[in-house]
Amino acid sequence: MVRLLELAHSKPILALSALATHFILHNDEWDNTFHVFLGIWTVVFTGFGVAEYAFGSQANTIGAAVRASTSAAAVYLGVLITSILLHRGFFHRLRKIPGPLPARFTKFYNVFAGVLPSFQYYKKSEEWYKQYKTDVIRTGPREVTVYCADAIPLIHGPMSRCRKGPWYAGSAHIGGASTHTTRDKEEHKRRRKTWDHALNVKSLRDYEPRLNRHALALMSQLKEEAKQPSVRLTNWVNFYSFDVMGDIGFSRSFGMVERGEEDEMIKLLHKSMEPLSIFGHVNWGLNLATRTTAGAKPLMDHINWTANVLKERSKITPKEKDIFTWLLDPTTSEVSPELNADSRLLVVAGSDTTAATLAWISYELCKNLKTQAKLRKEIDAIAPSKSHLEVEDVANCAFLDGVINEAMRLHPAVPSGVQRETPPEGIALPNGTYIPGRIIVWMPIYCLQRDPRYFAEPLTFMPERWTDEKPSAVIDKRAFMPFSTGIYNCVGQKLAMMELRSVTANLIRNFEITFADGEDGTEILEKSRDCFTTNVGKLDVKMKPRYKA
Ligand code: HEM
Repeated sequence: MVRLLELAHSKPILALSALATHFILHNDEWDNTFHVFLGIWTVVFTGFGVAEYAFGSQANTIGAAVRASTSAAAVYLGVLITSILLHRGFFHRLRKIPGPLPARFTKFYNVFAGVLPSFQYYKKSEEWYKQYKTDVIRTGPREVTVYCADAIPLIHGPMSRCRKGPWYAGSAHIGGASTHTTRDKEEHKRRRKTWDHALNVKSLRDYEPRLNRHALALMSQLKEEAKQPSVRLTNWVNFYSFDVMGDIGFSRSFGMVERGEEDEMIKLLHKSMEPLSIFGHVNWGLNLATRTTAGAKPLMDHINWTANVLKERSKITPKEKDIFTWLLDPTTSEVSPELNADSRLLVVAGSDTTAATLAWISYELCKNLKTQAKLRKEIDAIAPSKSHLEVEDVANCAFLDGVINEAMRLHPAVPSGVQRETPPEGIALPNGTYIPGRIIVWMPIYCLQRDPRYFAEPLTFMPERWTDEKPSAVIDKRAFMPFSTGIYNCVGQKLAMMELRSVTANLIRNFEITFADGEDGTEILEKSRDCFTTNVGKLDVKMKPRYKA
């Protein structure tokens, strides 16, 4: 034992152990097992201190034993960290790919330089693209950001060999993996099939009457609200999208539109998503944080809330089919952890995204009053005798779809894109760049959709580019991917389009909307937060009724 302790005092031995640790682990992914290393190091160095106190010759007081173990830990971790940084900086397989220097050492740089203080990381991605003028930028120790549409089939397309990155599994230890967060392709395929059934054309037809009821309820509340000089539209579209999700997802009435006030549950959802804005960049940090009581609390509260909603849903047989009619196993009353995770997925994926998009559509229509008038003309021509337009009535209005697409192009609800990891053999992009295997790849949707190579006059709100009027303004349609693309694309996109069409059409039919006094859209532009999905800043509008009171 004494001999062993002497070895542990030897700085060269400690340094060699650190180098060996780095050598063994450097090609592995340890983002979601970092806590195991922390545990092992704590046990080893604490054990060393205790053994030193009990058997060693150099430390016979507690203070001396603590000093001995701390100094051994400092040498070991110091060498380990130095070795990691040297490797990342100068020897890594990505060393030839240009990008901000600090980002190759640590993703904390991206948090401080890109996320904080505005929480709009996609703008930093855009800035880097302008600065480096190249399609592949190294934005992390083992991460690249790719800006060209040619790479989409390889990274996101149906035949892509990339898989989801470690970000997805960051908090799976709390509530289990959802269909969205599982990284296992086979498991995803199996679970996705049920979702496909729940949201296919036939099922959507079953949900239509409820969509109509919710849009109608929203319009009647807005008619009351329109008497005020200023209406916080962002709140109302949030209430609407949550109510729809509660009803179509779980046959449950959240009643937010009726009450006209934000439910605690919306706050809870946003709180549970906030850590993603920062920890989306430091995957191991997300995993560690959610292993602490304080870090896990908002997520845990939201998981428990959605699990309860599902538990109650599982006890009833709703009169009208809902999404969980398809997802729940009819042979058992037990709700599996998988399904609990999917219940949270439904709430997160289905509500904030739609609400944010409705808010951005309204923002663009307030900013572009001529487009608003043109849209109104188109909408007025549809079923003029009806006071409320139903989903079916607005299913084929090209200009309406143009407005929606254009708002999603300029303001995608998942602006920074989604994380993928290259297959072990890597991928070779059409431009000749080779991205090695097991590298994290992001394609910022916000940047692709504002790229002049793919959209003429990219910063102009031009719904006509999506209609017969100006199709040449869409140069490469592949770059338009607000719902992502490939096997992991948005399963709810048809439902989302039905909601967006129905609310936008009725809003424009019933009201002329303009920015409220003192509002110019700055808040929504500057205060929207990218927390994977967007938590939009406020938008206040003036609503001039077009109907007879
Ligand atoms: C404008 C509205 C919406 C937008 C922009 C949007 C966008 C997206 C995006 C970009 C993804 C890919 C996420 C990833 O790869 O990590 C996704 C996935 C998903 N979305 Fe949507 N979404 C919207 C509305 C909805 C709605 C209404 C539902 C309701 C059911 C929904 C359900 C889902 C689900 C379940 C997934 C996971 C699919 C999978 O992993 O197989 N989304 N969505």
